[in-house]
Amino acid sequence: MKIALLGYGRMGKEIEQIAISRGHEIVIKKDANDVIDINLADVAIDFSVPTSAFDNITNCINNNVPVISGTTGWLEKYNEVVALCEEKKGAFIYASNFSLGVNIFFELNKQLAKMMSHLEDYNISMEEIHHTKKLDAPSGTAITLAEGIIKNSSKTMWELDQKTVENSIPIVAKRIPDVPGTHTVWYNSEVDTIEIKHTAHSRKGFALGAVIAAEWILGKTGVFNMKDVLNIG
Ligand SMILES: NC(=O)c1ccc[n+]([C@@H]2O[C@H](COP(=O)([O-])OP(=O)(O)OC[C@H]3O[C@@H](n4cnc5c(N)ncnc54)[C@H](O)[C@@H]3O)[C@@H](O)[C@H]2O)c1
Ligand SMILES: O=C(O)C1=N[C@H](C(=O)O)CCC1
Repeated sequence: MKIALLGYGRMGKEIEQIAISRGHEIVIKKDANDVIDINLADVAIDFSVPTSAFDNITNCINNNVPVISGTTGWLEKYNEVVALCEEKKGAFIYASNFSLGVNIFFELNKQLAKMMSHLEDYNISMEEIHHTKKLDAPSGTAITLAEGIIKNSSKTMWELDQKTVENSIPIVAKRIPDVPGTHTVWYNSEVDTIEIKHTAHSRKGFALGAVIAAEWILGKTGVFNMKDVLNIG
């Protein structure tokens, strides 16, 4: 497969290594203001910055190149991308986290939220820890976890670093040098605590999931997610 990397930072470089080890060719490495011809690629993988993801993704869809995006912090425009993809009969996958382990963790989190939803003695809270270069907070993964809980409980919203609303889920975002990504969900009562936690040991899991998604989407039309790719949930 000929792959365009839209964003050649920490993740772009990690994806390059895994893609080459799986027999693919990197034909475009786009950073910042580089001008590219996206038609050189069979598939594009966008891990860029929140302000550029929308333009990168729509350029692919407008040129009929399937696109995988892992960039976080741009989702206010997600529905616009979905509408464009449907109109152009394109192919698109966004995931806040491409690692297999986190996608299993997402399902576990929803199941636990369902089971806890009638137990009023437990207070829910979340924490995400990432490296100090991360631009957005809370992480996309933390938002997906919170949305999974909201769909399966009486919680109605999440709040960053505070709890001002009774029915909200507070998310604490910590920034510590070199941490690839750690997410914890707690249910705390007077008598005990239930904790589920995912710790990424490196960026390899995110990169492998993105390459697997790129291999999977080739020849398909539509808007998909990692549950479709991994056939879970
Ligand atoms: N979904 C996941 O599994 C997952 C995993 C890790 C990181 N991320 C997200 O991926 C994104 C990138 O993470 P990173 O750690 O590689 O960041 P990074 O800062 O190391 O890399 C981003 C790169 O994008 C480049 N860039 C800026 N403008 C661009 C443009 N218009 N087109 C293309 N590239 C442009 C920057 O120059 C930089 O090299 C972030 O949003 C992060 O939250 C998602
Ligand atoms: O390093 C990052 O930035 C990460 N971003 C994603 C998020 O916001 O959830 C996934 C984990 C790493």
